[in-house]
Amino acid sequence: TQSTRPQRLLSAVQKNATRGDPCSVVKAIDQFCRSKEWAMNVGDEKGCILDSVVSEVNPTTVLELGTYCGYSTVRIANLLPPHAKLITLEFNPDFAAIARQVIAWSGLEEKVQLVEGASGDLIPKMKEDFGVKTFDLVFLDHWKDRYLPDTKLMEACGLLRKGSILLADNVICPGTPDYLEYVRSSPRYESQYFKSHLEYTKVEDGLEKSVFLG
Ligand SMILES: Nc1ncnc2c1ncn2[C@@H]1O[C@H](/C=C/CNC(=O)c2cc([N+](=O)[O-])cc(O)c2O)[C@@H](O)[C@H]1O
Ligand SMILES: [Mg+2]
Repeated sequence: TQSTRPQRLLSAVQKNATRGDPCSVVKAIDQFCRSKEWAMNVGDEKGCILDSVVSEVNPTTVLELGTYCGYSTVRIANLLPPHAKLITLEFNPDFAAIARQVIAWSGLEEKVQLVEGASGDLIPKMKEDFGVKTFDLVFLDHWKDRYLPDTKLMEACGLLRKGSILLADNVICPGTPDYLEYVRSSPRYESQYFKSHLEYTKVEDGLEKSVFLG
């Protein structure tokens, strides 16, 4: 049977990256996506912006929406302080299975809790079932039409505190117009656009960083 792109991406990691070395896992995926097959990872250029925001926030609790193959999961987890936790949500079981192996290869399983399911169902369970108070950082990278409803859901569930940071991928390409309008016009957010390029291409894209003001 034909392999899938995530399976081929995982094989490239197992072949080219060193077990327990997160940076080599990130490099192996970027090399695979540049030289073999494009895949919708945040990538190296936007990944550097992600890294700088994670380092600046130095979060204890992080939520990632849309694990896919675990590329940004590994990038974020690699920068977390000891005892910090990253919860990442993925509803496609095949992608989740690949991501678990990518995360395991990087040696960062201790810092990552991958939960299979839809964000709309899981966000309301974060406090009770996952012992979360509030998130210091949320990375949005799932279906683009879910960014706004899930942000409103996180607000409603009391998962954001004064100073919580939302970092959203693809606000230009493929684009998240309703989300962008909301965080840029709402008095409850202070937003900043980081201009970049769509992963592995010259097409414009960027990340929007929004601070929840409470
Ligand atoms: N509600 C939900 N709960 C849990 N998991 C969910 C979810 N909605 C989607 N997902 C998962 O998140 C990933 C989707 C990403 C969409 N990105 C994209 O569509 C995307 C597209 C391009 N592009 O086309 O150039 C570039 C990019 O960087 C992109 O992130 C998939 O793994 C999917 O299974
Ligand atoms: Mg993306």
